[in-house]
Amino acid sequence: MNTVIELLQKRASSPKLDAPAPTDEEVEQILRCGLRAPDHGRLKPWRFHIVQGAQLAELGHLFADIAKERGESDAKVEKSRNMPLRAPLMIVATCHPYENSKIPVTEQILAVGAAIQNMQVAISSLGYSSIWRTGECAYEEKVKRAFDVPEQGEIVGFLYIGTPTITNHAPEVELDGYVKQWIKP
Ligand SMILES: Cc1cc2nc3c(=O)[nH]c(=O)nc-3n(C[C@H](O)[C@H](O)[C@H](O)COP(=O)(O)O)c2cc1C
Repeated sequence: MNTVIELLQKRASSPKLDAPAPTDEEVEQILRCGLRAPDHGRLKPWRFHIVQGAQLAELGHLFADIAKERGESDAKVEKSRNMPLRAPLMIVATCHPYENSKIPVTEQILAVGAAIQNMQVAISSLGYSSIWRTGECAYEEKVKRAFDVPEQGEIVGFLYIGTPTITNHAPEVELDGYVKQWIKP
């Protein structure tokens, strides 16, 4: 098995991430891997926002304000506030779709998803880990606006990045039930 195949089959998400985060040089390499994702029409519908340091807490305040406005319990408000603090670095990947293109918006969102996956693999290859999250906040207008997402755009993922506090092992990959030879009906 070559190292790329092994890495892809062993990659696992890590919900709990701590410092150290990738260095600025490593973040640049990670982003370059994201930008080589397949992209129909080479439209580059993606935008990546790096959130770190004090800005993680600022994002937490925004999440908490939204939870408050929704009338959530104090516990849920505090949980929302702490969400961005689950990792020392976040890359927020958004889709700015070209609506007058013949490439469907769904395909443009898929391209951003492929970019996230490329970054996750790059992150693992550098010895760090990550988790791709969305959650209610990803669909909130206020959060979308905070990341300059246009009306028809989407937050495709909050990619939390850092060093895993516990090693997560990938489950055994099972092909049975998911793969078969197609035969024309
Ligand atoms: C579009 C998308 C959104 C996701 N949102 C969340 C989320 O909000 N919270 C979460 O715990 N996992 C979320 N996940 C799943 C995790 O990223 C991860 O894949 C899952 O925990 C399984 O772990 P694994 O990648 O190690 O198999 C999301 C995955 C995708 C593709």
